[in-house]
Amino acid sequence: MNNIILTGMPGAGKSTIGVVLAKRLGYRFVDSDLVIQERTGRLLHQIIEEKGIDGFIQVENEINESLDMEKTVIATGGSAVYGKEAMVHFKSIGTIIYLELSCESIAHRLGDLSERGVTVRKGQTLEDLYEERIPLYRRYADIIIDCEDKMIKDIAAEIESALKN
Ligand SMILES: Nc1ncnc2c1ncn2[C@@H]1O[C@H](COP(=O)(O)OP(=O)(O)OP(=O)(O)O)[C@@H](O)[C@H]1O
Ligand SMILES: O=C(O)C1=C[C@@H](O)[C@@H](O)[C@H](O)C1
Ligand SMILES: [Mg+2]
Repeated sequence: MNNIILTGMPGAGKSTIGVVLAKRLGYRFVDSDLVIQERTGRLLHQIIEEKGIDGFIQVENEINESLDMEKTVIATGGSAVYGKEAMVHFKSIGTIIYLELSCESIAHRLGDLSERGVTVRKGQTLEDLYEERIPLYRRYADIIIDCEDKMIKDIAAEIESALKN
């Protein structure tokens, strides 16, 4: 199917770039983080507090696996890549685009990790999380876009032209 699924670290720009890209392409836009909040009636950080990190990843995996749409740009949550079933599903319904950004830039954008509800385990640094996730983002990606020092509109344009090739 003809969807576009954006993956990458928290703060990489999936949600902001996703909506700009959807407008350019005349697609719908869905943010899977908001679908999770809507379906559970909870804020993301509340789910993490109530169910723990593994519980949150399970909820995210189940909801992402159930997403059924067409001609839609889907901005996923940074931790979506831990959900194997969800990622296999995304692969079957569209093109997965990994928005790559250096750990330094991610750190600069995120600020306090705990305030943002990132699924970081006790004792784990942002650098550890980055090293753990990068191979996963790369494994599932159909296209990798380097987002370093680029404006949102230029990244959206680059994705559009990469999709044509
Ligand atoms: N290319 C860019 N240049 C400068 N700032 C950017 C760029 N892309 C995104 N941002 C900013 O970075 C912040 C994080 O972006 P955004 O919320 O879209 O990330 P995300 O990948 O959706 O994160 P999450 O996984 O937590 O949902 C926002 O303040 C956004 O405006
Ligand atoms: O990268 C993460 O661990 C997360 C990113 C957000 O988009 C949310 O999906 C949630 O807060 C977890
Ligand atoms: Mg987002």
